[in-house]
Amino acid sequence: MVSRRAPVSAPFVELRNVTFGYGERVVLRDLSLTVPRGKVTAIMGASGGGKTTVLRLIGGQQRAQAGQVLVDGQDVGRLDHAGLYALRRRMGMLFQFGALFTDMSVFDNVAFPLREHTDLPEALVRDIVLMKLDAVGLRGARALMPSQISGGMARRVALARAIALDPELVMYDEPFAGLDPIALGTAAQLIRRLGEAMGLTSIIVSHDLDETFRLADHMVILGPGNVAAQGTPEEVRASTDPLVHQFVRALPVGPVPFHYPAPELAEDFGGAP
Ligand SMILES: Nc1ncnc2c1ncn2[C@@H]1O[C@H](COP(=O)(O)OP(=O)(O)OP(=O)(O)O)[C@@H](O)[C@H]1O
Repeated sequence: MVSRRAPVSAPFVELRNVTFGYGERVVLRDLSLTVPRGKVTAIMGASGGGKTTVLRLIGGQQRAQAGQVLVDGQDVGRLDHAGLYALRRRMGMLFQFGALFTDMSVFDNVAFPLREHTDLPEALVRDIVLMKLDAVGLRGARALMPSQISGGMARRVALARAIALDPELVMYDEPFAGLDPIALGTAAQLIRRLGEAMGLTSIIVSHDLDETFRLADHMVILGPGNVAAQGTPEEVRASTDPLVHQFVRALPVGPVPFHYPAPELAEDFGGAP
């Protein structure tokens, strides 16, 4: 049988000359980036630059208007429903705060994808759930409801749920948002440890400069519509691109635009509403 998978040396995810817009508003223009296999890649950049959109393109929730989005050699934009479903089973996604089902226990939250997507007997589901909860340090919290755990714990439960089906790729959107420094350090360590133990390819979208620079093997900095820099954290830090310079030093003044695109002031204030 011919394998459709890409060779192990190839990037796990690759965007080639991707253009994407919501209606008239072009968000990504001729964007190319790579996500190395088995590594932690961070996507950073100014707010509204299209980071979450990149994750949606990789997950197949959106389709590029031009260019290719390749995941393990498969062109996501050309997959039919069944192909996309099969590919998504190989991905774990933790989107903004990884909301848990509030009417289900911690155990049932993690069991959910296993019950939904497999015919595994309940005894095996139980073992897998406990193993995943153990991996995030919460085996003892299995009977609690989401309202009874802290925000940091909820994030870890969401992570256990995202890895329940043993994905090859895990995408994290803002995994550190709203966490105190200790919970944040724990979350970062978990992402790295689990990634290494499971041979995962991880993609993180984060605004936390320090933690993300410490954690990532590979970084992609998005400028307006395109990649301003990509490489190791050291390479990105050394970039002379003014936008990257402003970004990695968190400077308030520089080429990163403050304003969402708008008509000229005179036009807005002088004319009709
Ligand atoms: N569903 C949508 N419909 C229309 N416009 C959208 C939609 N989702 C996002 N946008 C716009 O696309 C642009 C990119 O959004 P996206 O969420 O990808 O950016 P981001 O870099 O993740 O931002 P942030 O860091 O603030 O979360 C923004 O200008 C946003 O207003």
